[in-house]
Amino acid sequence: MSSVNDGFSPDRSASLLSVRDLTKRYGRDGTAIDGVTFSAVAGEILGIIGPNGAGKSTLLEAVAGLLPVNSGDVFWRGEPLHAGRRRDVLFYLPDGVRPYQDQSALQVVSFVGNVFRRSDTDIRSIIEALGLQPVLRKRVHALSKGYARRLMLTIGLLASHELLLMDEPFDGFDLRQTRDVMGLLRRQTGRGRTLILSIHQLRDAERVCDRFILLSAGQVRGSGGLADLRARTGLPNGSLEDIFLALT
Ligand SMILES: Nc1ncnc2c1ncn2[C@@H]1O[C@H](COP(=O)(O)OP(=O)(O)OP(=O)(O)O)[C@@H](O)[C@H]1O
Repeated sequence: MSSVNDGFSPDRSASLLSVRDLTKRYGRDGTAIDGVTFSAVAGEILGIIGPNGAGKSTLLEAVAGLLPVNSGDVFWRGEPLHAGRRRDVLFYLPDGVRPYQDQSALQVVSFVGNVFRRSDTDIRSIIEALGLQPVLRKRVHALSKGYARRLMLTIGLLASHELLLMDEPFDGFDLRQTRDVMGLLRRQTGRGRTLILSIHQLRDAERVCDRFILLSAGQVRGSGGLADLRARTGLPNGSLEDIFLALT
């Protein structure tokens, strides 16, 4: 399997964002995330992995400060970071959202680029990297699912935040596009960014993430790099799928 995470070597002591004991209940409907604790290391791609309903989106929204939680804390470089201040340091890209429906893709990209004070050269290179050129004049509501996803990723990459949270960034992409986008995300970490991605496709996660948080029914069932998880489960050649099944 081709991998884009071979060169990973961040400073493991440099915890950028830490989440401690985060719990979110939806009324009487149950607990969506239950005492979730993890850290993201500066410069890594961290995958929040789990099947449908595991709590991935809830966790990202809670970390982004968009969803009130029942309990738990978030720290930035070791200091508590109140929900209202999270947007200063992180940018959250939700799944299934299409903002600015009546604008053209070009108008959206230019607007967002201006908000984040990006140069024309930067904007052009991100457009090219995501292959948005053929649809720049189309209105957002008329974009195919894959191109709408690319537009959203463009918005995320134009943001200047140190930490990007992305909900299912590869949804709607074919094989080749997925590989290209993985390469693009990897290059972001080379520029000092940290990425937390929620991914339900274990094969995708295994190819792009440096470390994993394995989530099932709102609880963390395992965390670490593939080698750590293999050692912990006694599966020296196990895939992420084998490991997930062994731990859940
Ligand atoms: N607004 C809500 N009200 C009540 N329950 C909710 C709400 N949003 C999510 N849930 C429940 O919380 C749990 C976690 O949902 P969440 O969307 O976070 O999972 P997920 O891992 O992102 O799933 P998927 O991969 O299907 O997007 C599920 O049981 C879901 O039904």
